[in-house]
Amino acid sequence: MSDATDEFDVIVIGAGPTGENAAQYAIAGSDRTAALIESELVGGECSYWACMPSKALLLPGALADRAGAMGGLDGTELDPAGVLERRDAFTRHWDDASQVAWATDAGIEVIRGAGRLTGEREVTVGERTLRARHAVVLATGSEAVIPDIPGLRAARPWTNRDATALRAVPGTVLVLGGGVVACEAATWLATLGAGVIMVVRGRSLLPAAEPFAGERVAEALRRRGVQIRFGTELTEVTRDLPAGADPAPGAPREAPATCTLSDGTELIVDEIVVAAGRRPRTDDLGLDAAGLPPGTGIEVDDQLRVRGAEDWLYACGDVNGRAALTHMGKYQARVAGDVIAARAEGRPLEGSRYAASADHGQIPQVVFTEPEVASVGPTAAAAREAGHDIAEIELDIAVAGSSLARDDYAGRAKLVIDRATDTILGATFVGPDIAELLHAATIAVVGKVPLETLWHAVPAYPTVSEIWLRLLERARVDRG
Ligand SMILES: Cc1cc2nc3c(=O)[nH]c(=O)nc-3n(C[C@H](O)[C@H](O)[C@H](O)COP(=O)(O)OP(=O)(O)OC[C@H]3O[C@@H](n4cnc5c(N)ncnc54)[C@H](O)[C@@H]3O)c2cc1C
Ligand SMILES: NC(=O)c1ccc[n+]([C@@H]2O[C@H](COP(=O)([O-])OP(=O)(O)OC[C@H]3O[C@@H](n4cnc5c(N)ncnc54)[C@H](O)[C@@H]3O)[C@@H](O)[C@H]2O)c1
Repeated sequence: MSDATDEFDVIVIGAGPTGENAAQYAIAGSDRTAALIESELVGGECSYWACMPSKALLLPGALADRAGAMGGLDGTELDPAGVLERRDAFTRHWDDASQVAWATDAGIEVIRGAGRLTGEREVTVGERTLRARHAVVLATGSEAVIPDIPGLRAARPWTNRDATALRAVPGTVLVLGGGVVACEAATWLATLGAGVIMVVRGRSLLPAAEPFAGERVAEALRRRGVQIRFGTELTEVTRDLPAGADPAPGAPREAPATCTLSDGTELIVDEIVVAAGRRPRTDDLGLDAAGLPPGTGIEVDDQLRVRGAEDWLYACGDVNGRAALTHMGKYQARVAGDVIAARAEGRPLEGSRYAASADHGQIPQVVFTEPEVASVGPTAAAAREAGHDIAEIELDIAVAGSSLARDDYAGRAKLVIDRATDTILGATFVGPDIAELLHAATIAVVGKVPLETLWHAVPAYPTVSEIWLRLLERARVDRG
């Protein structure tokens, strides 16, 4: 029988942004106890090898670019060493002390080690067996997929961990993939001075976005000197590396790699960045103890309860495969935390806060390329495929606010409108510094605000948001 310290009301495995929020919400305002188990750094992939370092690497380049396109400014040079130092500050030099302190202050006990389910409501960490009175939450995130290409794994390619933790700017880099990680990494690597070649098996970048988004990002990358090889696969890699332990994240590899492409081209590069998607981290999680198959995705309901173990097991964030974004993982964690709290207190699960609905077609995302791509809800193609009768409004962004923002401003906006309800299903904005425009669209989409009502949401002059007025005017004209 375990002693008192081994029993908690809630046990969370994985202390990324999702796990932190699940623990916090499950015990907030109560005397419940929570254990937060972490095998690496409290703060997770997002804080140390994903969102934070990547944005710290990208935004100085975007600002330098903007300054270069603004008459009357002098001094727009980027200092790569300074950018890497600033990135180090944002990752707190890969030290999680402040996040551990946050958890402790919130009444959460941090336990170091790999957590594993060993039975119903039971988790083992090293020698310790922990029992949960109310719930166990899986929040173990995801990891980069290394495609099964001959020689690739042995060539020790960079993943997002290396690309975000880079110690020095490589001379030449092959980026494998055309999705979000690939486009962002190609942007910061090229901006910092690397020669970048993207190998993209499809015909466009950012294939999940509206087509004009990928086209504009590709044009901008090419202007920065990035070569993009569409319709091409990496077929083989050879690299003569000395045997030894895995290098630290971001360390340069000790020999160049020879990469053979499907069109027969051979490229010799200093680094290969693999950005070919992610898989849930479930391998050693003991899913079989909960009656689930190991190494696969975990199916949850809208309360984030794991199907087949609804009484006690929850899964939130990247690990459940619903929406691999930090803000969506945290949203799910808030829902799961509220559900756990209500069930622990015997309260009914009444009200929308107890169901994750935004995952169903209302997901906002910003891709921090140059130009940025900000979107919420489905693309026109996805909306049509889902059976909606839609109208599409698409315009260049050319308003007073945009002309003031930079001398060479170029942007485009699109609304996908549901004809039956006269509301916006999806919106996409592509342009420099466009990220902050997105939340207005998210509110319109989630609130199902009719266009008639939006007419009275007057954008301030002179801001880029005036594009909303242009879009609504066009919608009026189109409807006659
Ligand atoms: C390069 C890159 C840039 C990104 N940029 C953005 C962005 O700008 N905005 C955005 O919204 N999203 C971004 N993402 C996605 C974002 O990083 C993830 O959606 C987010 O980190 C998911 O959070 P999580 O808490 O679910 O998982 P994670 O952040 O992966 O955290 C999971 C934690 O669980 C731990 N763990 C795993 N297994 C165990 C175990 N058995 N026992 C104990 N601990 C365990 C891990 O060590 C880790 O700390 C980016 C991703 C990448 C790769
Ligand atoms: N700013 C942000 O919000 C942000 C930034 C980075 C990552 N993320 C999240 O992280 C997740 C993972 O991003 P990602 O870019 O790794 O995945 P992704 O699914 O967006 O893109 C993967 C790309 O790799 C390609 N690919 C897969 N296998 C391949 C192979 N064998 N050879 C060549 N290409 C191959 C795919 O065709 C696709 O274009 C995304 O879902 C995204 O939401 C978000």
